Amino acid sequence: MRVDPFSVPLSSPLSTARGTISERSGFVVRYDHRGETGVGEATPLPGWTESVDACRRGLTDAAAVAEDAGHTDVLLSLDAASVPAARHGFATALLDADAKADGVPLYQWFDSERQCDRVPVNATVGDGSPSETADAVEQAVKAGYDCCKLKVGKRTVDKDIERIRTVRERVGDDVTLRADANGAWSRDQAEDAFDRLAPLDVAYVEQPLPADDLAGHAALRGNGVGVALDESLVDRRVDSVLDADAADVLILKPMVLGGPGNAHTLALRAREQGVEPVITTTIDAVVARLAALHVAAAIPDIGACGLATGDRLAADLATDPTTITDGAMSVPQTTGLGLDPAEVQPDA
Ligand SMILES: O=C(O)CCC(=O)c1ccccc1C(=O)O
Ligand SMILES: [Mg+2]
Repeated sequence: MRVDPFSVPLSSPLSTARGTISERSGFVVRYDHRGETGVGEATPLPGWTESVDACRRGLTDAAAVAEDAGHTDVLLSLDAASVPAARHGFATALLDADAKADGVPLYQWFDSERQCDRVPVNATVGDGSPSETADAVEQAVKAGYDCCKLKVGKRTVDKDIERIRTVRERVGDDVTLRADANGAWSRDQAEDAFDRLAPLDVAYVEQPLPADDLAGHAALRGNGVGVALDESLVDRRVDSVLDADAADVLILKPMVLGGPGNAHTLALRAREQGVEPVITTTIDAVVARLAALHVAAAIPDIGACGLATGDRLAADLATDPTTITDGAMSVPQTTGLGLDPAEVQPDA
């Protein structure tokens, strides 16, 4: 197992109710398995995952385990609850090698019956003034997106409603709009916002309330605007969220959930219980974006996912093999993730 650090600034920082993401640091993980070198990425996002230091320690410990034990022991040494990003890094490298050894793209390793060439994606638009927000959405629509997710909750509810009304008037009724409050609203604010978002035909709001307020989220459901939970899945078992009937949609971030395999399993479990899964990145480099893309590609009839985040990075670990056209991302059909490990360069 080899672990190499990397750091990339964002050319387009993402402004949210919980601060601005302006740089991403993490580790590239390589692991030799079944005659193949698999590559993975651990890119922790403090608040969502362990810290960069804890991630480094997790991977260092895992590398020591790998010295004289097999991959099962390494996986067992990486706890999804305490070091999810580190576990994601190793688990992705292992899956990449497995899928390569089996001669299939990773999504077919999850489901050998599936053929999936494209996954629908949403454009992600950060906080900004009403006109800045409408400009960004208009630009995305011109680029072919038909689904946009807008960050809200950094301004007053009045201002956010004005932003979304401005967007709706600018781009018309055919564009699906989502919002993401990142837990910023009180129950009263959320109730007010949901009443005013319904006539603007907003499909769902991600995490309107703080992560712990499952009962509050359950009570918001049913006015036509869906409730999606994201932060509520950090530090909480997905089963407990499903049992609380608190969500129409679950936002599943492989980096937060301890790897692509965990995200895939939880997506299918959500589906079984009538809750729609949406797979998203944590604004990652290309290795982790591809891992998330393959998870989404493995799920039949998946809706638009939050995977279109690559163009925010000022540099990347390798050339991104995907293209986004007409609001959908192409899925590599070569083996594994679809990257040549020799072309993944942490220093690039
Ligand atoms: O879902 C998307 O469109 C992109 C991903 C995204 O918004 C995000 C990225 C990093 C951290 C948190 C979030 C979030 O969904 O709240
Ligand atoms: Mg979110």
